[in-house]
Amino acid sequence: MTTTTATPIILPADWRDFLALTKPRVMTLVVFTGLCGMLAAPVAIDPVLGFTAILCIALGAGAAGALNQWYEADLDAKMKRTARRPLPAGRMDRQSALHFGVGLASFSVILMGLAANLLAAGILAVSILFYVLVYTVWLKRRTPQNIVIGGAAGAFPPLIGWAAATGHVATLPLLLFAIVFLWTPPHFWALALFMKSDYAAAGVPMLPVVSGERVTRTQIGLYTIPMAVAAIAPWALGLTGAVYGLVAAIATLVFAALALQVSLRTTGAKDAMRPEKRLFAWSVLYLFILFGAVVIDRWVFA
Ligand code: HEM
Ligand SMILES: CC(C)=CCC/C(C)=C/CC/C(C)=C/COP(=O)(O)OP(=O)(O)O
Repeated sequence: MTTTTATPIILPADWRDFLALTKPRVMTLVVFTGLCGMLAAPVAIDPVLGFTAILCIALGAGAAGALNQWYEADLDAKMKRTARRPLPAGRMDRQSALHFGVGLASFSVILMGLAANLLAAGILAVSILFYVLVYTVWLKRRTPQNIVIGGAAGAFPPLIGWAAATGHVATLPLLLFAIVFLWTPPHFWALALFMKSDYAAAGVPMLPVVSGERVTRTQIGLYTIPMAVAAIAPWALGLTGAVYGLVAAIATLVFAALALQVSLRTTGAKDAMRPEKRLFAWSVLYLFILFGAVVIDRWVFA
């Protein structure tokens, strides 16, 4: 008797699949925070250089997304939200994703070094490596603290933007880093509460899966406190004007109210987790508003 081994058929990938590898929707906010970090710097940056630096952040972040999907195609195949991505859906082979990711990452870092400076290129390289090696390879499958530590990768872009414009780092971009860093746990855990079953099915140790809903809700509330302090700090320290202060205060109050509502609830199973979905949606809008306000404050009201 002969046995046949089924060979998976890989359909030819087209440009849309390569675009999907870069996680374009998430990366819009990554690029926006990088752009705002650059525009917040107290220097006049050459438009061509500025555009190139932002392009490098976009390409670097896209490369990180591709390498993340190259490494965790097995996990993505187990979750409803990610099963249709090019690798788990069989539209691309892993080798192509790896080559695309490594090529794009190298290109973005080298171009950043040539167009802007070594500091910006160095931080870009660190954020790509942090997301791929520290978050994806090391922490994601091991500990529910994965996104707290690994999430730092997504907080680097404002620093990169500022460094590209000025050649150094300063207190304001460090505070912008802190805002995104402290924002990441409430952002992600709000979503993890209503995606819990997906993560449980894939065996990813996200906080609601490992420690339960109660602990996750409390942690969302707790992280919102230092995040709010960091959001107000640029104004309180005189690094931005009153326009930023006012916008940040209002937007942060809304964030805190939604986070408090999520923290105080016992379970959301019956009502399709509406407050959790609201907090997640606001978390995305919140960073756009906050970072937009830094720039408007500097360029329109300074
Ligand atoms: C380790 C940290 C993070 C984790 C685990 C995480 C996870 C997620 C997940 C699972 C989604 C929903 C589905 C998706 O579009 O893939 C999402 C959405 C989103 N995330 Fe995050 N995120 C993190 C950090 C960040 C950072 C740093 C940013 C940008 C500064 C960001 C921006 C967004 C945006 C804009 C969306 C909405 C995308 C859409 O409209 O579909 N995330 N995040
Ligand atoms: C400049 C630069 C390199 C920036 C990196 C940007 C970055 C690290 C963003 C983090 C956001 C993100 C896509 C998290 C999803 O992680 P996941 O892998 O758990 O999500 P998934 O389940 O959708 O794959």
